[in-house]
Amino acid sequence: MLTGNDTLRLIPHPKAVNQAISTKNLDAGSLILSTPSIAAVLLATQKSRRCDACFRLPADGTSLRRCTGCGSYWYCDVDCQTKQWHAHHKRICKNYTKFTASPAFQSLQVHEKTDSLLLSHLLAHLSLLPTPYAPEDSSPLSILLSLLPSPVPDVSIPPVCPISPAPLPDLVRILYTRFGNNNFAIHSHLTTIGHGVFPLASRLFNHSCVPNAAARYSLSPSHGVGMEVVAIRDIPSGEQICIPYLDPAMTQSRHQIFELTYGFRCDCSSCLYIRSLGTLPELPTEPTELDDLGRQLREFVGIKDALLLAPTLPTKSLESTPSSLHAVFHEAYMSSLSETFSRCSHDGEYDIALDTGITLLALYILIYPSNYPQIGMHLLELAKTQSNAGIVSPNLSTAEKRSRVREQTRVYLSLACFILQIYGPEGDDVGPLQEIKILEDLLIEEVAVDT
Ligand SMILES: C[S@@+](CC[C@H](N)C(=O)[O-])C[C@H]1O[C@@H](n2cnc3c(N)ncnc32)[C@H](O)[C@@H]1O
Repeated sequence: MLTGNDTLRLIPHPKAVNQAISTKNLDAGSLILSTPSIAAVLLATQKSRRCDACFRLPADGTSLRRCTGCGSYWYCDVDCQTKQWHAHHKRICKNYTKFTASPAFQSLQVHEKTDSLLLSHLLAHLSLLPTPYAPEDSSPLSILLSLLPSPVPDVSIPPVCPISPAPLPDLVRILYTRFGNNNFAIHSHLTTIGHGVFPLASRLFNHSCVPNAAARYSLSPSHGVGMEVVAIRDIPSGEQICIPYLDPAMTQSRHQIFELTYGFRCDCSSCLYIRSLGTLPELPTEPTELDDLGRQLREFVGIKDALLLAPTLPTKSLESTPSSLHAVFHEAYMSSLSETFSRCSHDGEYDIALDTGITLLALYILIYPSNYPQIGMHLLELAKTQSNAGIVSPNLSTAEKRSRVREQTRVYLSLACFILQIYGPEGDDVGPLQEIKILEDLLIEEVAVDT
């Protein structure tokens, strides 16, 4: 069976060839699919910081071992190195340094270099099959060849590392034309660290800007880089399972990217609604008017005070947004809130940070589907900011005031924990769920000191 599990069924889709349908009721947090990458590459910024095979950071007190052949690949240990050697590196090692120093490679843009190396890994892997470049029927590699190609008719193919036996140029083209609209950004704690090819996930999951599932990544010394697709809300039997190809917060730019890079028009409820608004009203430029917009947004979403948020976050349908708030759908509005929140949290301007952070939370609740992992990460940041604000505030002279700050922090933490537990652990070992535990323990210690 194509999916390898009994949770999904593949049926025709009117526009996207196939769609994956759930075969049973799935609870939020259910694992829908676990699938290994057939090729993956670290971003240049992560090179030599992480293992090239499993993408993990070195354990505390250890360092990565470097390939003595090319000097450009790093591994946790002999196991990771041996696996990578047999997966593709033995076909690349000898030529890698010369290739990456060549003018053809050096003249590429950063993202093209990533594609060039990922394509080289994939071709090297194919060259090592029992019959080179001839994958077995229904293997992940053959699924890859049958995926929908890029909508761009004459994609320019990046140069690839010389491999012997050499692939036919046609095969290189067929593979590369599957990259743009099928490959995935691999992340750890929601931060991109590499790119990978996961043909089964590409075959199964279409896109929605209000997805019912999301991809997370597992980095394992024994299994390398894997993708896990999890339900982010309860999914009834028979519903299509969709993941986001782009951040749903890209309210304006996503339409063009879908058209140009993926070759489709997204008709999810969010896109239909945002398109129906036409040209958005201008964002105010005066700080007082912007503050007013934020206040109105918080009121509309139902967030006035952190303490009133518990035990669950409010939900608000995008379609019920009054026209006086349509300007909040400018991407620039979310970027500016995020930037102010991060800067003021970092610089210790906690009043502004918390005020902006709550407005940003209201915007996230409006734009993202319930339990979207980015909402959980933001709640954790709000908890840290609230806790830091409590530590330095000169007004917290009384136990009562300190207790209120702790209570607010606790509310953010419990909401963050609820959402991030649904998404589950991702990437590197010590992540947001561990941070939540540490902060909760600190709050318990503070209570003990105060009483
Ligand atoms: C990763 S593939 C999805 C796999 C596809 N269902 C299949 O059976 O091969 C991505 C391509 O599927 C199509 N697609 C995905 N989501 C879509 C959607 N919501 N509406 C229309 N087409 C979609 C687009 O052509 C896109 O380039």
